[in-house]
Amino acid sequence: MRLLAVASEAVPLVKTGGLADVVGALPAALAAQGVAVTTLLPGYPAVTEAIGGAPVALDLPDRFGPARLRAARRGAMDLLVLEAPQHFGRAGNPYSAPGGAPWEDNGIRFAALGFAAAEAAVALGFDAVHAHDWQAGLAGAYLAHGRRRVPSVFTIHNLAFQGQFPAALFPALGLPEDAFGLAGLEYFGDVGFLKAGLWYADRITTVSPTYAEEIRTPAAGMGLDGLLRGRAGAVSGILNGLDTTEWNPATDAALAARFSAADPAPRAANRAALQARFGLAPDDAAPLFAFVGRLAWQKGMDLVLEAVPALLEAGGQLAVLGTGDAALEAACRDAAAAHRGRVGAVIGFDEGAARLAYAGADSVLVPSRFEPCGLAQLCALRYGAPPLVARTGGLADTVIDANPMALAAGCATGMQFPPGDAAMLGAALQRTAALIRDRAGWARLRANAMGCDVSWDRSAASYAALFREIVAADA
Ligand SMILES: Nc1ncnc2c1ncn2[C@@H]1O[C@H](COP(=O)(O)OP(=O)(O)O[C@H]2O[C@H](CO)[C@@H](O)[C@H](O)[C@H]2O)[C@@H](O)[C@H]1O
Repeated sequence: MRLLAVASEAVPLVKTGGLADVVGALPAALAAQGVAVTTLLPGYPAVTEAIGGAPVALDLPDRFGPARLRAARRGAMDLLVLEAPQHFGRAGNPYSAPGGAPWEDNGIRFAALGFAAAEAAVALGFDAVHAHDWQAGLAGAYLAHGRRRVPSVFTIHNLAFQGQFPAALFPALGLPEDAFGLAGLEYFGDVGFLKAGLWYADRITTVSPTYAEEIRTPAAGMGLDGLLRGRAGAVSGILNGLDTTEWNPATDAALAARFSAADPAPRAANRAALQARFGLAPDDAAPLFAFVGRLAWQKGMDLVLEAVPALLEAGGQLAVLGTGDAALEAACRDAAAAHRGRVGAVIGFDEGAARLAYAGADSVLVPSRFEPCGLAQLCALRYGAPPLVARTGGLADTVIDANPMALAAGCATGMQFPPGDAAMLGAALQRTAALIRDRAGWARLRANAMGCDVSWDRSAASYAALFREIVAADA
């Protein structure tokens, strides 16, 4: 089966978050299941430079200005790159200008991506399309109103990012007038890219079973729960995995020392390197916590800052790596200044520092208010830092809390606390610090964490089965 994946980012070419990890890892995982994936990406400068003068696979109709698709191969990934310099040939990140403000023409830019996906799927004879997040949301709309039916799956990585644009955008999209309605792109009077993705796809997936249930409730549905309940039969949750070759503490060149479940001792060198990198005191005994993630309301870093007194009372240290909300960035810097040697903050996006955090911390904090799946906790399990997570979404599905029964049964892999509650996070930090100080008990927890299967194997089989189902239903 030939599948066209379409997304706005993918490792190793362009990454702002977990979407890129998933889109980058799925092709190799699906190849093992007999699904040949080609990934369509926008031609940002980093992408077009990486593929150089690759051959042109398709000249596109001029709907959004001159555009063509170049075909290239990068590692295990077959690529189609949308070369449209007027939309993508700019400095900054995929979604925003260097100052951080979203590009004003994001609606047109990502409409062009969806349009290119539909054109490519038909012209190049793909069996199915896999669209990721709102940026790929119009692929299904262009397919539905196009020349040939191609079945599609839409995957929600984060319901919070909806791609909502003024209704004035609609005429520029070149879709039939009746597509602007409840049965189409219309979303609270605006144009909704995510809404369109959910409306037109044959199947909707999200990245964990628990999040698949949560998004069908008003509390977590972010305005789309009604639509998702209406399409409940088409919605399922497939857990994310990690590329376990890319994320392997036994071979990771970014670490100060490599280690494995069988030989975790070299972790101590990573701990020392992490403390040095984040300006923490070289203390061998302090329970060392790390946070890696976007500094956004979703991720709950504000809760950690509230819980700092509890963490310090337990004798802990905290390393924070993140970028995002300016007020949160400042608050992290302030906490580091106020508690020199105990709290350290690196503000920025730094892959090497992230890997060091997973490899050197005792425990990685993932205190999200909601979390579709989460990759930080999977990295933490793989790198032997039993994660302390909020009991929500994919975090609830991937971490077994070290409660007395789980400890007695020998199956605990981390700690959980109720989402959004700073006092409970404080209590959980103190419980975790006590567990860390029990060296033999913690070594067992670490071994359990490192023994978890965080690979793509099971989930790739689930995706492959879903793609086969929609292609068969269409035959
Ligand atoms: N400052 C920094 N420096 C270096 N690396 C950093 C970093 N900040 C974050 N990262 C890295 O970016 C990735 C973040 O992935 P997540 O899945 O945790 O969150 P994100 O919210 O971006 O993804 C959304 O999509 C993914 C994929 O489906 C879902 O798992 C998730 O729940 C959903 O919110 C991790 O690989 C992490 O190490």
